[in-house]
Amino acid sequence: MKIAVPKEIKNHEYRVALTPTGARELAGRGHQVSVQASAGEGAGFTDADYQAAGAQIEADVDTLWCNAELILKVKEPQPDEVARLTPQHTLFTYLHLAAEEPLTRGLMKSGATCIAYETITDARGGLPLLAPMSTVAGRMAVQAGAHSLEKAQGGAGVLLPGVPGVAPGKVTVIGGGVVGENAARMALGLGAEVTILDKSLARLEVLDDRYQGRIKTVYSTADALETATRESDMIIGAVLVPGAAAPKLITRRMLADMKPGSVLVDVAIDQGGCFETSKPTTHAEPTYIVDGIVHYCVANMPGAVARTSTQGLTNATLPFVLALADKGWQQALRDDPHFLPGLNVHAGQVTYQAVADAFGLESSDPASVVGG
Ligand SMILES: NC(=O)C1=CN([C@@H]2O[C@H](COP(=O)(O)OP(=O)(O)OC[C@H]3O[C@@H](n4cnc5c(N)ncnc54)[C@H](O)[C@@H]3O)[C@@H](O)[C@H]2O)C=CC1
Ligand SMILES: CC(=O)C(=O)O
Ligand SMILES: [Mg+2]
Repeated sequence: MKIAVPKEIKNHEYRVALTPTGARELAGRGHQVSVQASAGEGAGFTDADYQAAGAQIEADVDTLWCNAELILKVKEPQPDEVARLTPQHTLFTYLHLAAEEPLTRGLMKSGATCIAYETITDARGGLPLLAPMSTVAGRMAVQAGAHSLEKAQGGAGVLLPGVPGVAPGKVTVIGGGVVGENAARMALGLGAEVTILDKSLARLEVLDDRYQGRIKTVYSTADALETATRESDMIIGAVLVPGAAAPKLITRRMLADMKPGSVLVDVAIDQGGCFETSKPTTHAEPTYIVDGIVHYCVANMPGAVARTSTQGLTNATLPFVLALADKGWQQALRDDPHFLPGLNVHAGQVTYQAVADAFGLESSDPASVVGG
């Protein structure tokens, strides 16, 4: 199969979808791998590394896309990339479509087959291609929030661990999944007072057992959210309803109850965000202030630690990439019921129910699309 790896073009996105190690696996199975010149540079991989692994380097982006059957990316396609997609292409990347109607319609119009990392499942009910980047983003969320609490960033001037004689800061994490647990662990490690809210009692049980009271667990209700807004120095939004737009859990009205200079870190921004006042930001300008509250809403947080993130992401994606390359997308999805929900768009049709619901579109059943 002809496989292309473009250089990512989203603001400050330095990850790459395939490492030289992955290129070697693909080339060794007889696939033709083309990597855009300097695509791996931000993650520490040179063109020569890819060539040594059996890939060819393509300097011309038009040629790269025109010759490809399978396109491997990290971030959702940007408008210039959507314009390059045709029915010949299978695109494998993060998509987060429920947060972005123009992108959804653009992919439908392209006729391409679009498979999302974030809706692939596993036998334990997890999201194995989201989890490594959720781990990174959860761990970064506390770093980003702690920096935002500094006065120079518009924050309240609170040091999360406090000092002897001064109480630590309070961090509330909404959503105790992969992002939430990793954020809570970092906040705990820094010495903050940490609370996790979740709608899933089963998940709260796991967290309670794991942290033995060092992290408080609270069932998420309107009351609990109001208490969190009144008391917290930092709130981290980490909820997910897979494939769907995030619920808005903190409204603009509730910001008035927060302490001035408190910080909201909306990690769920890639699914539209879980705070009413959230809008996507970039690493170039990560924060903004609404009603005295600092908002950090970067939609590609792991891009900032591209070396670690690229390795973590590609460890998880490579087996799926190999299946797509070896079998073609239809057979690969037919053979694996956990890969099948990755299919979001094919030949103009949305094939993921929550995305179709977000925009009032008809959805096609992915199982009938792949046949069998
Ligand atoms: N901004 C960024 O750079 C990145 C963002 N993310 C995003 O972070 C979000 C969280 O991802 P994961 O932790 O992997 O998901 P997850 O599925 O592991 O955890 C989500 C948790 O939210 C809980 N939840 C759902 N609705 C809730 C509600 N109304 N109230 C309280 N809890 C609720 C669920 O019970 C679950 O425990 C996703 O939107 C993901 O795409 C992930 C990586 C990078
Ligand atoms: C999950 C995601 O959107 C990211 O890693 O950028
Ligand atoms: Mg994202």
